[in-house]
Amino acid sequence: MTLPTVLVADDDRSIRTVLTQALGRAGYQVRATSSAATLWRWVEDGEGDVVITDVIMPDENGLDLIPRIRRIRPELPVIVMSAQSTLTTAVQATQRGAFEYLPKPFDLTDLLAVVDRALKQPLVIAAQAETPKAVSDEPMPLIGRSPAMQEIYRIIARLTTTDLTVMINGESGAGKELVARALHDYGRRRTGPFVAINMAAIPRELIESELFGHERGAFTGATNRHIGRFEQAAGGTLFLDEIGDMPPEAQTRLLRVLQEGEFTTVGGRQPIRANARIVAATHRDLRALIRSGQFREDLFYRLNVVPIRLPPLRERPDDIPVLAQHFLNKAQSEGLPAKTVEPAAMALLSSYRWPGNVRELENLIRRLAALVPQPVISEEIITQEFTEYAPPEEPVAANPGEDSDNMSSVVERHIARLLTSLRESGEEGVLYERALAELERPLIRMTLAETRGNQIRAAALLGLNRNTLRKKIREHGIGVQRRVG
Ligand SMILES: Nc1ncnc2c1ncn2[C@@H]1O[C@H](COP(=O)(O)OP(=O)(O)OP(=O)(O)O)[C@@H](O)[C@H]1O
Repeated sequence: MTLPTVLVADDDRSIRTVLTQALGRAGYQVRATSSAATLWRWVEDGEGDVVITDVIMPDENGLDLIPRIRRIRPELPVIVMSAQSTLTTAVQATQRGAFEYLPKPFDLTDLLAVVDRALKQPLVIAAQAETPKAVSDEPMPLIGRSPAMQEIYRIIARLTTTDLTVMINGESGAGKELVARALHDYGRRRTGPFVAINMAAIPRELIESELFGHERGAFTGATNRHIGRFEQAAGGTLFLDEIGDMPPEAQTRLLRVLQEGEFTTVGGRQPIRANARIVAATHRDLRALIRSGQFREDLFYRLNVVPIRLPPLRERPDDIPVLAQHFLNKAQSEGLPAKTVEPAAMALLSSYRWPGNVRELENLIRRLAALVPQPVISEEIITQEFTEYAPPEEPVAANPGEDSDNMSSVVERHIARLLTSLRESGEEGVLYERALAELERPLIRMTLAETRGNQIRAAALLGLNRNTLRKKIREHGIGVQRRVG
C-alpha cells in the first residue's frame, strides 16, 4: 500500500520544515513548496491525497486556490492555515470549501488529527450549495484571537450555510449578542432583518404579545393591531436574549410555534407562518432551571440544536490587550484624544477578573479615554480605577504575625472575593469549581511558561497525565502551546 501524500504550501521555510518532519514521522509522504503555482501544478497532475496551504503566498492567495482545486478535484480535502486568525478568514475559508481551518500558531497534534480526519472522511460539499456573498475585509465585528474565540469563529463559519437553531451560553457582557449578530451577518439570511428581544427586559404579561403580536381589542389597552417580533423577523433572524427568563406560558407557546412552524397573534385566529431563524442566549444554567421546574425540557432540546459556550473574558486573557486597543481606537474615531496603555498597565488589565466581561472592559476604556488627561495610561491609573470601581474586598482575619504574602493568605483573599461576588449574584453550586479554577489556571499557565510550552514536560512536572493536561488547557482557554508559525 502506498503512503498517503500530503501537499504543503507555505512561503515560510521553517513552517515547511516543521510540517514535513512531523507529517513524515506520522507516516505520510510529504511534498512542500513555497508557491501557490507549484501547488496548483501538483494538484493538476493528480498528486496528493490532502492539501495544507497557507493563505498569504507571494504569487497567489491560498483561499482563491480552493474553489479552483475543488472544481478539478472535488475529492481532495484542503486544510487552510492562517496567521490572520480572524472571523473573516475562518468564514472565507469555509465558504470556499476548505475542509478545515487552522489559525497559526497551532498545535502539531491538532494538525495531525485534522489530516487524519481529512483522509478518512468523505467530503461534504455543503459550502458549494450556494454562492455566498463575498465576505470582504470589512471591520471585524468580533475581536480576539484566543483559542477560545477561534473555536467560536470556526462554529460561526460552519453555520453560514444552515438555518440551524443556536443556543449561546455565557456570562453577561461576554458578547453573546455580538455572536448572534455575526451568525446573522455571515449567514444566508443576512439580507433579512435581525430582530432582538430580551425576555428579562419586558414585563411578563407583555411577552407573548411582544413576540407574536396582538389584535386590536385583544386585551385592555390593545387599541391597535400590533406586529410581533416573530413577524418582524420574517426572512431573517430572531434573537431571543435571556431565554432563561421566559415565563412558563410563553415557553409553552414558543414550543408550539417551533413545533408547528406557525403562530397566531394574541386574540387572532389566522395562523401566520413562522419564518425566522432562532438564535437564543442566556447567562443562566438552563439544565439547573429544568431541574427546578423553571424551564421546559422539551423547549430546551428544540433550542439547544447547536450549543455555543462563550467563555468569560477572564478565561481568555490573551484577548484583553487587543480588545483594549480596539476600544481605544473606537474612542479615538469618535473624537476622543488618542491614548496608549503602558505595558505594566496592560498586564494589570490582563490579570483582572472582569466580572462584567467585555462590556466592563469597554466601559473602563471609554471612561479612561474621556477622563485621563495624559496620553499614556499608566499602571497607577488602572490600579486607582480598580480600587474605586471594583467591589470592595472582604477583609480576611489574618493570624497576627503571619506573613501576609504567603500562599494561603493570597488564596484566602481570592476566596473571600469569590464568596462576596456569589453572595451578590445569589449563584449556587459553582464555588468549589471556581475556586479550584482560580488556582488551576495560573498553575498550568506558569508551568507551561516554565517548560516553554512543552506539554509533555509540563505534564511531567505537574504529575498529571498528558491528556488530562491537554483537557485542562482547553477548558481554561490557555493559549500557551507547542507553537508553529
Ligand atoms: N469579542 C468582542 N469584540 C468586540 N467587542 C465585543 C466583543 N465581545 C463583546 N463586545 C462588546 O461588549 C459589549 C457587550 O457585548 P454583548 O452585548 O454582545 O454581551 P452579552 O453577552 O449579550 O451581554 P448581556 O447578556 O448582558 O446582554 C458590547 O458593546 C459589545 O460590542
